[in-house]
Amino acid sequence: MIEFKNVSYGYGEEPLLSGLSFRLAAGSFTAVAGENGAGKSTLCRLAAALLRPTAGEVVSNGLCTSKEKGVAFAAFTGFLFQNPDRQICRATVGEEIMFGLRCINSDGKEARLAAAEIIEEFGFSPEREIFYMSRGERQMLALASVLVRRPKILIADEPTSGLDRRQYEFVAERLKEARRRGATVLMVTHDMKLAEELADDMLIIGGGAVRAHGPAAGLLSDRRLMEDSSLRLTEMRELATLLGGDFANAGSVNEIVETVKDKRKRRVA
Ligand SMILES: Nc1ncnc2c1ncn2[C@@H]1O[C@H](COP(=O)(O)OP(=O)(O)OP(=O)(O)O)[C@@H](O)[C@H]1O
Repeated sequence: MIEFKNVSYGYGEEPLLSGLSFRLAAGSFTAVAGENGAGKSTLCRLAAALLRPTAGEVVSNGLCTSKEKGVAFAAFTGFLFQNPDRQICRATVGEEIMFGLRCINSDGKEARLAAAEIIEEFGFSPEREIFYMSRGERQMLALASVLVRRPKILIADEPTSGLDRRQYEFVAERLKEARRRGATVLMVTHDMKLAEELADDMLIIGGGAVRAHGPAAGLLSDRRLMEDSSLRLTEMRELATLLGGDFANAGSVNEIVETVKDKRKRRVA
C-alpha cells in the first residue's frame, strides 16, 4: 500500500506538487497521467523514496519515507526510470541483472538461477554488451533487472515509450504478470489504451494537485476531464461516448457490439 498524506514538493522555491492525498491499495494497478511537466515522474520518485516531500508524508508498505533510509524501500520497491540509461550501470546483460539482485543482497544460487531465467525470458544472452544495444533493448533490460527482484511495489515511468509493437506487447504482459503475482503497480503513461488495458485505477494530476483518482474505466470515459488534462480519449471511448446512452460506459468494442445486438433483438421482439 502507498499513501500520500497532504504531500507537497518543489525543486525550487515554487511548489510543483501541493497537498496531494491519495491511497493506492496493496495489489492494485494505477496508471498516472497528466500533461507534460505536471509532476508525474516527481510523484513516482516520492512514492519510491528517491525524493522526500517538503511537507506531508509518504507511507509505503507501512514505512514513512521521511523517517527511514532509502535502502529500506529499495528492498521491496522496483523503479523503472523513464530513461533506461539512468539505471543501467554495468557492461553486459548478465552483470546488469546480477547487479540488480546484489543491490538487495541476493547473490546466491537462487539469485543466479533467477537471473538466468529472466535473461532467457527476455531473449537476451548474458554476455551481450549493453553498449551495442538499441534504446528499446536497453529499456527492456532495465525492466528485466527490476523484475528479477520480484518487487512488492513496482513503479514504472513510461515503460513502453519508444518500444516497437512486439516489445510493447511483451512489456505490457510482464506488467500484467507482476500484478498477478501480487505487486502493487504504479505506472506513468501518456498511452490511454495501455492504461485502459492494464490499470484498475487512474490518478490524474494537473496544476500541482490530484485532478481525479478513481476506477480507470470511469475516468477514461470522462471527456471533459480528459480534455482538461490534455489526454486523448481512446478510439473505443470516443465511440462509446459519442453513441452515449447504454453505450457510454462500455468497456470494450465487444460490449458495444453485444449491446447493439441486444437492442436489435428487443426491437424485433
Ligand atoms: N531534478 C530536477 N531539478 C529541477 N527541476 C526539475 C527536476 N526534475 C524535474 N524538474 C522539473 O519539474 C517539473 C515536473 O517534472 P516531472 O518530470 O516530474 O514531470 P512529468 O509530468 O513527469 O513530465 P513529462 O510528462 O514531460 O515526463 C518540470 O518542469 C521539470 O523541469
